[in-house]
Amino acid sequence: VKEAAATGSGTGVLGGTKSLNTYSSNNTYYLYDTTKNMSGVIQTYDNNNGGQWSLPGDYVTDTDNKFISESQKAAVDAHYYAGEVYDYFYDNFGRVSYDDNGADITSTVHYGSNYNNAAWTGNQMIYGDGDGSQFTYLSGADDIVAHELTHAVTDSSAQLVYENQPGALNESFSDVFGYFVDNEDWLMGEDVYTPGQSGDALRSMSNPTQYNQPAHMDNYRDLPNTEAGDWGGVHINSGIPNKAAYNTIQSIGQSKAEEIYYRALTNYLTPNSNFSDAREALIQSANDLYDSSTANSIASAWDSVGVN
Ligand SMILES: CCCCC[C@H](S)C(=O)N[C@@H](Cc1ccccc1)C(=O)N[C@@H](C)C(=O)O
Ligand SMILES: [Ca+2]
Ligand SMILES: [Ca+2]
Ligand SMILES: [Zn+2]
Repeated sequence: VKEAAATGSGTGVLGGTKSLNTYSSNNTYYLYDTTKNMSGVIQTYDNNNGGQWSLPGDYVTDTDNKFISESQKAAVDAHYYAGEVYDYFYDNFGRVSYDDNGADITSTVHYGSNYNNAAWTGNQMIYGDGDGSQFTYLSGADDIVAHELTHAVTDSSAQLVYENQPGALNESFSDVFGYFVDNEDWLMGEDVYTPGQSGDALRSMSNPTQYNQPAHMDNYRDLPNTEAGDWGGVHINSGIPNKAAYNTIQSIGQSKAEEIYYRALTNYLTPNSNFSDAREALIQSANDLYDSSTANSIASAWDSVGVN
């Protein structure tokens, strides 16, 4: 059997061409990346909008190593951006995959039907196609891929419970690393959100209220801890820690902020940490890594959103 790592190319959701780490076996190419220095691989599957919503679905294959068909676009970006996020955590923090132990990174695209969401299932990433109006293929946004893979990092470290303040922190840390990886804007999901409307996004970290999120504790939304209540508003109240992160990055810069956020997430936060605990953990991390003036900048970033 002839098998080997290969380099292919593909067309992404927004039409750009990307180089892909693929694998060839018996004259078939797979979205299967063995190039990362870890025991695991990065592998991307297609659920073909299967009614059974079974996971992981089918391998994404091609006969000429050029993944350029419409049905392959979502997989091209899921695969490419997963590699980008792996590299981000390895290059910046030396983290070997999301568990720091070389776990496989598995993604499935075309999940469900008209599914306006993406998620980390606890074992893998899943991406809906969107309904074409609220979203197009969600893997087409690097900040969404980073958001989902950061949930895996969180689940392997702080294990923040996905409800109320710990859940809003869980969501916020995923948005913050989505910002660090995307690095172009303070918006979340803009690349695939409302394809028929330019300039908008699902969330804004610099101006949460623009998309109906609170930006201060005075406006914390006490929602029920139910699915209908977004588990206590984890996607709504995340506006408060997101705004604190924006304030922090504006005052101390991205490179110090990302080291501090990574240390807080992987060293100090615990399942039931609340906003005030996060403020404390970030201040402690700043003192560990830098100096008191950096720590003071973080303290005031949180004070200004009403968390002390
Ligand atoms: C199983 C359902 C709940 C999973 C929620 C996932 S982790 C999530 O938060 N998904 C992101 C996707 C995203 C990320 C960044 C930018 C745009 C969209 C999310 O925010 N989902 C929103 C739509 C939500 O679930 O309310
Ligand atoms: Ca963005
Ligand atoms: Ca839009
Ligand atoms: Zn999330």
